[in-house]
Amino acid sequence: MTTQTKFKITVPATSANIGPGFDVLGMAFSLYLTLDCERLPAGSALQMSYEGEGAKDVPLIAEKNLITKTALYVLSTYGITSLPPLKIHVTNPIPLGRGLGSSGSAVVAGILLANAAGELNMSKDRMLDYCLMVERHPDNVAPALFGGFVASFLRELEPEELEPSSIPRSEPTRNGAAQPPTPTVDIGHYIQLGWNQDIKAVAIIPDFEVATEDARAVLPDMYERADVIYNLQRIAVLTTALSRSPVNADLIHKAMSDKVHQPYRKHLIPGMSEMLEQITPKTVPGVVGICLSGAGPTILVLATENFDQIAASVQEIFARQPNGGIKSMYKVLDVVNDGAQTVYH
Ligand SMILES: Nc1ncnc2c1ncn2[C@@H]1O[C@H](COP(=O)(O)OP(=O)(O)OP(=O)(O)O)[C@@H](O)[C@H]1O
Ligand SMILES: N[C@@H](CCO)C(=O)O
Repeated sequence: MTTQTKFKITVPATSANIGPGFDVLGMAFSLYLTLDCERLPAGSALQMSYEGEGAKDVPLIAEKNLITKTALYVLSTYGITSLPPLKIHVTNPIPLGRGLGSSGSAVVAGILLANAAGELNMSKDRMLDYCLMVERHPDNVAPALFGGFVASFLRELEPEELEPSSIPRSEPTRNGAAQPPTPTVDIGHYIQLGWNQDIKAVAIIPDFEVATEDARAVLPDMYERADVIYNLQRIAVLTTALSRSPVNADLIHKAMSDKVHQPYRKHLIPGMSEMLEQITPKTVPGVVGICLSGAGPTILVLATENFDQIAASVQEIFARQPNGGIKSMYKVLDVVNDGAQTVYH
């Protein structure tokens, strides 16, 4: 087989949860993290450059950057202790720490990078196992890998399988450390759900970050039975309602209500409660449903028309929050059926 000199990796942004589907549902958007890669002669040093969101803060050292350290982790499980000589240019339009799956897309990109650079010939199902060693919730990485509107779960893991969760955060090739654990197979399971393409996503992205880790720390360890049933009932209805034509906005809006994560996160996102109460199919034409995107702080409105006015109504609530208000921007996105790809040229 001839090794291709250049390849491009493309990974969509995602939104997770979609209301009641905490750690279960996610969708891929028409907004892409890309890696333009070129093999360099043997003995060359890695050359990495980066433009777009996070350009000022994201480290470009292979062992520190989430994309390359994920790639290093995967390669190390195949006995390869460094990245082959490469020039990598990252273009990232996905805002970091805002609930649009930036870390999930970076992890998926790292796994595709290892696969291409190391010629590992991994299947996407196997890649999902690796993703889940790095990011334990599947709801961003599954749609980023496979595309579309996706439901996913992990099989229950043994304590020794849970242990390696810190691997990509550490530096697996440093100090001649022991061979890091290879994920066991079939950790992740998923299914692509139907999606009515008349429904677009309006992502209103405020000008502050909420780290997923912090937004998970505010959640309770135990839930009331009534709250669990509330979410189970809605998620079952929602997954089918989003595939049906014509769009039943009233049903979808009600089915996007949640009692498992949003109520506990509302203090992290000023104005969110008001948005969820006031922006409905009845008050703003075109609205189909509204929720927190991932762990926030982005607000996701599903809509069929009137996207600018819908965004303006969310932005107006952000703008009148105390202490000078919160600036925000918005993007109108399609739900895309293609997931992460590597194109060789
Ligand atoms: N393209 C990237 N390159 C390197 N590191 C990245 C990249 N994108 C994200 N990260 C890392 O992931 C962190 C953000 O992850 P976090 O899980 O907090 O938020 P998110 O993934 O954007 O949101 P959510 O998981 O709620 O959708 C960043 O601070 C950065 O460390
Ligand atoms: N399901 C995860 C998604 C974060 O990206 C959460 O809400 O914490």
